[in-house]
Amino acid sequence: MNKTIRVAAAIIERDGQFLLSKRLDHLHQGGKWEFPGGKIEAGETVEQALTRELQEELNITATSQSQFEQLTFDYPEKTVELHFQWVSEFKGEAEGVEGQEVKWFSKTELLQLPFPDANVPVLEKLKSIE
Ligand SMILES: Nc1nc2c([nH]c(=O)n2[C@H]2C[C@H](O)[C@@H](COP(=O)(O)OP(=O)(O)OP(=O)(O)O)O2)c(=O)[nH]1
Ligand SMILES: [Mg+2]
Repeated sequence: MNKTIRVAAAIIERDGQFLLSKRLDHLHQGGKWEFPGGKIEAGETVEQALTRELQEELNITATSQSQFEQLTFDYPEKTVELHFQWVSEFKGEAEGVEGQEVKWFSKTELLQLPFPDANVPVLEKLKSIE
């Protein structure tokens, strides 16, 4: 049976712009843009995991987050349970701590980018709001 990993990912929005990271080439789904985040560790809540990941990957402190969408997707090599959180406030200046590209995009730009296959429903939901 496929291994399931639980992941917390952030939809970081400020003034209609969205902050994305590019997954490093050697990673699963490498070279694609992502909503920043990562694996939820044992004993962590989604919120705690996301706060930790944003600190580790972008050096920012999320100060406000709420549930946006949850989904499960089967990749050939693993199953991911994705928890997308809407982050409307954070402290600090975002930088790619792990050497990844980090960039702000308008929603129109974002919707043209390559994302991991699992992201289709969350992108559809994003498209339908506002
Ligand atoms: N962060 C993030 N991961 C996503 C998205 N869509 C998607 O399918 N994923 C998948 C790719 C990976 O298989 C998994 C995230 O795991 P990861 O390996 O990047 O986790 P991590 O940041 O904790 O990194 P590490 O423990 O391997 O160092 O979720 C997304 O929008 N954002
Ligand atoms: Mg990550």
